[in-house]
Amino acid sequence: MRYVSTRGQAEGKDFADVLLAGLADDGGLYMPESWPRFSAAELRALRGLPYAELAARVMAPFVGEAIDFADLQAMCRRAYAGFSHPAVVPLVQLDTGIFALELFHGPTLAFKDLALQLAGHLFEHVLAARGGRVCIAGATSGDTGSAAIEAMAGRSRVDIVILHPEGRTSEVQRRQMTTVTAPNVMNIALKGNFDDCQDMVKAMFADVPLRTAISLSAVNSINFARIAAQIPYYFAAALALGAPEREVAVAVPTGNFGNVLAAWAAKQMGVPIGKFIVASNRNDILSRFLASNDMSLRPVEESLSPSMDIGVSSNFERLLHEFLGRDAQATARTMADFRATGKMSVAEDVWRAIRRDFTGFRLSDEATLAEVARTWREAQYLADPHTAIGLAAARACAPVGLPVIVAATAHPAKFPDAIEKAVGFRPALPPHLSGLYERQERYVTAPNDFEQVKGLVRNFANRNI
Ligand SMILES: Cc1ncc(COP(=O)(O)O)c(C=O)c1O
Ligand SMILES: N[C@@H](CCOP(=O)(O)O)C(=O)O
Repeated sequence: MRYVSTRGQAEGKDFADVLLAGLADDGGLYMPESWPRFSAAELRALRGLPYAELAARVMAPFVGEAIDFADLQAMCRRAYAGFSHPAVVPLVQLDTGIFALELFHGPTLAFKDLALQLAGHLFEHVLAARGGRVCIAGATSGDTGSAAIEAMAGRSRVDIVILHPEGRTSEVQRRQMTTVTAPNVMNIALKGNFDDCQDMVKAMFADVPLRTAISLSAVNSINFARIAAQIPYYFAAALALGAPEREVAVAVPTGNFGNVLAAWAAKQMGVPIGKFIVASNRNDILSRFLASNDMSLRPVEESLSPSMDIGVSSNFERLLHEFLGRDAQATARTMADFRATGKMSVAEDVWRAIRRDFTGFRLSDEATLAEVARTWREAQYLADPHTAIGLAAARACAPVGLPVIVAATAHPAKFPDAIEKAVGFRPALPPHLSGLYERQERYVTAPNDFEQVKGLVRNFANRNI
């Protein structure tokens, strides 16, 4: 499989090169040249497979000849062996037609583990074959950081720098990152919000001398390998509910748009998904766009679902590129205008086409707590605040007759303060994290200033040279 940039000016690459490159040289995002397609018979043949086997088969067309299938299979087995549920991504019915797809049984208790546990093995495999090492830079609003650090800590060919917005993650999320003491890990608490962290990472990629000198790579969902590894769980859930014979809908709590884009990719590959419900907190740029064709930037506000406190949803560029008929020039122009003006609207026919697939939904903090309390009361199920937004979206927007798969993106124990407000008790952390509050933290703080952050990253990456 070859990959092309959404902005059309970067050279095409294979999967291994895309994995290592992260972002395309022209600032665009890599996309597969075409979507692999599974026939109904091929979908049926995936039913009942252990998750690791299903994941390997769904990802195989994206990986192509870059990695042998047997190696991919072995890496999927190793990646998912450590998950605490035998089904890896169990599906739990919570109401008539509403199913939680639990994506939080990995080591850091969030859906990011599904892709990043595998990414750790993929980086190691590709770098061992080619030689050399990379420095990964990542931005987090809480969950990507710990999942990436967990996957990369102690690996010999990788350094990892994670930027989080100071004071804007939950304490559990911060400690999951900052208590890891492996020498190849650096945490930076940035004085800013998630968008500032993400901009900092993109600025590092735009700085060609820096990018080249430290062999910069990415673990955010700007890296297509992340998206590819998030697609299989939508196959698994839809098959469990009767696909390909039965159509389903999905409701996805959304920030950077990677997870819902993975669901949309599953549809392009043949999974019958009739509707994509995009669920936001008060940072509602996506639901505003879907309601009124107005994507205008507003300051990022803090909420009880901090991982979704995101202003610019990077992966929307990928969707835009698709709905613009893969016209890279038009995509590049639209993104440049958005960057310059903070506003985006698309041609009416394009917007209507997007709305045929996607519905937006927004929930306040108060209503999020009410949804956590309701689900606990009615189904004895403790949903974290992000998942609760997805559940409320499913209740409000479910298309008639379609079961809705709600992406349960994090474990409630990551957000004890919000859960206590909703139901009056604090959920316990699983045993492997029970000492988290006693462990020593290690991180540096930095102003929202590119030159200072760049200095920190360069010194860290060059420390052994
Ligand atoms: C718990 C949780 N829910 C939802 C999201 C939003 O996912 P995405 O950024 O893929 O839209 C995130 C962050 O990515 C998250 O950590
Ligand atoms: N919500 C994420 C932010 C980045 O999303 P990603 O999927 O692009 O890595 C987080 O919790 O860190």
